[in-house]
Amino acid sequence: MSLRAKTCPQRREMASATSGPGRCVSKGGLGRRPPLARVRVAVRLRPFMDGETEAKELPCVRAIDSCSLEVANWKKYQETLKYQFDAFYGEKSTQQEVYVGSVQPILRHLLEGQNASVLAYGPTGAGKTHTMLGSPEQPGVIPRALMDLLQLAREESAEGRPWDVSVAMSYLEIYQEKVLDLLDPASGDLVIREDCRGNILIPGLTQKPITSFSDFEQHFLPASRNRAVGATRLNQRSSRSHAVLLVKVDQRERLTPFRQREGKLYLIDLAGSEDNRRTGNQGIRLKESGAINTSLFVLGKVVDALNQGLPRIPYRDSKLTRLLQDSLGGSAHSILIANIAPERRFYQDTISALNFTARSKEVINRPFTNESLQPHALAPVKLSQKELLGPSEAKKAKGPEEESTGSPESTAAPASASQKLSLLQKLSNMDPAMLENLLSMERLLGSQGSQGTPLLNTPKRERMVLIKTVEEKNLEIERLKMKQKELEAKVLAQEAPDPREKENTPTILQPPASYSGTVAKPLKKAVVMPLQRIQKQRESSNKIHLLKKGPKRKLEPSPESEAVEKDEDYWEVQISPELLAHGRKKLLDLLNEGSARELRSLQRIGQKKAQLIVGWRELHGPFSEVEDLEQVEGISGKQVESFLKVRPPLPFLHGVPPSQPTLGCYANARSSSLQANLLSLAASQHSDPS
Ligand SMILES: Nc1ncnc2c1ncn2[C@@H]1O[C@H](COP(=O)(O)OP(=O)(O)OP(=O)(O)O)[C@@H](O)[C@H]1O
Repeated sequence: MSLRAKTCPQRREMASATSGPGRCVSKGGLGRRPPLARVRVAVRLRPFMDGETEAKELPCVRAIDSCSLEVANWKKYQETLKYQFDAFYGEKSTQQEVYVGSVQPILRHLLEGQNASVLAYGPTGAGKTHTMLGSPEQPGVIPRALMDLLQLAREESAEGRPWDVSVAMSYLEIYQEKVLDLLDPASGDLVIREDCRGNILIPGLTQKPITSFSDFEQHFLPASRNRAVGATRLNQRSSRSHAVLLVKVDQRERLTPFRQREGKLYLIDLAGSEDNRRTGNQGIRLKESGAINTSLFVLGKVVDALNQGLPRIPYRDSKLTRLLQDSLGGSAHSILIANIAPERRFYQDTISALNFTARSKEVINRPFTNESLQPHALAPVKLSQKELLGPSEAKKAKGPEEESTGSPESTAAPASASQKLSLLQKLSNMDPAMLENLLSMERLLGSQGSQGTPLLNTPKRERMVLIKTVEEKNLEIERLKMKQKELEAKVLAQEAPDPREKENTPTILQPPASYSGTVAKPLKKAVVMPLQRIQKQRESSNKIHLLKKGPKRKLEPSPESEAVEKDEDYWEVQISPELLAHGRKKLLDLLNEGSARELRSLQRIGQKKAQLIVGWRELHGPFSEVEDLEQVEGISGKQVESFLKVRPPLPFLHGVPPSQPTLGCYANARSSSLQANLLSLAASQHSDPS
């Protein structure tokens, strides 16, 4: 028997429509909630199966339009029961119409790494197997979908395309609450499990890779013969089990960031609900029927629980519903095709199938993209035997020929085997955070379209060179850090006061030896520059005198070069009038001649005020004294006062950067910003070699 579909004109359009760059990619597990997707429902009415009945009775179902139908209400003859679905396929509908209208559109989601399910539901003998499988003349959903998927996979995998797509199939049946592998009937009852992301798995289920439709037929046809089928009064070849064909579409990205996606397609031909008064079932058939009806009853309960938003959905109450957990209220794009029959004797079954289908259309799924990084991008590097051996052993292990010629790898990569080993071990032992960073970089590079050498999944030699470079950079950083520490220590040592000087000139850096107190934070490097400037100033001029004033918290460098803070007498700056006058003159010069930028070096003068000063100067000519600042438009008397009276903080005690006028720290409560400015100017003049 061949299942080959004759033609499928829409296939080309669908293939190209799904292979474009605008493919939707929703991310699963990244915090964003996947969009909702309602379970789609379609109803298919099969024709009368024999002319005799057709001649005798009218069909109990009638189409209203392509989405609605009505059923005679036999309780009230004047009334009909109306139903609306996503699609209604009448008795004249073809396999092609059903497939193209309801199944083909969801196939594209598989190439987005999402799951999809097609379920044929309905009473026994209503046409489920015909819809799903069909016949060689009228192939159904399964052969058509497989043909299209394989075609899509081929197109997506074509050279130059970013993804490599592979397809594999599994085939199972649920017979009397047992999960049986139709590709390996000897394997017995299999267990259904759920992974951490809620995906349903069947460990041990045979999976056959398929690259062509004949591959599929080769596995599928003999497996179908393993399926439990039996004759009942209503169907000569009645399915006694639920048959599930699982098609996995696996995609692997060829370039960075080497993602992989997995989409699963469930094609399910459910066993039909059976009224055993009509089927005439006895013995084993009755038992089968009991199991079928029970699982379909649980299926109804699952749908009801989902519709009512109940906290517990009874998926686990049957193997069927456990398997369908993905498809109903789960992560799949699902389509339910209810098959119904026109004969009166099916009336009750038709009504209950339609009611179940109507309830199912309220079920909401949340399909998401099953995407992860390929294992080889994450897995620890496996070492070859040669790499595991030391250099001498590796040499011994080499054949004489190989030794003399050398492999291309050995000539191109001069690193020794032991070096390789340590580098490779580094990668396998890499800190997960570091690995994650590398992978993020990969993703970033990938998202920016970089085609450059990937960090991971490069050929081994390149990878080792990359790792080595990273290691060398890290070592370099460590070396620089050490050097910086040494330099800082040297600078601090240079600044340690000369003992001779200590006797003559007390300074804040060198308070009386009797000072002791609590340990404060060590001086930060930011204070180095201003202190140097002060020392120079002190050496070159004796115009600043420190006077003992009163108790004050002070810092003292301890022998362990830690600053010691203590309440003690403090020292106040007394500036010689000569230096003050000099500074005042310099400040005035700056106010009169300095650019806005230079003016901003003064305390309390920002960009805006500096510009106002320049503007005032251009309008009124030079300032005659510093206090004239008050006349500058926009600078209030209060601001000038605060400019003159502001008490500078003690910044250097807390590591304020040298750009701050840290000379202000020498001024006491009485000293003003003006003094600070004056000191700063005076100091800069003294420290300036020119
Ligand atoms: N749309 C259709 N056009 C033509 N024949 C059909 C159609 N639907 C079903 N049939 C025929 O009706 C018979 C019963 O159909 P089928 O075996 O598919 O029913 P079923 O729902 O799978 O039954 P069961 O649940 O017992 O397995 C078959 O001979 C099938 O070929």
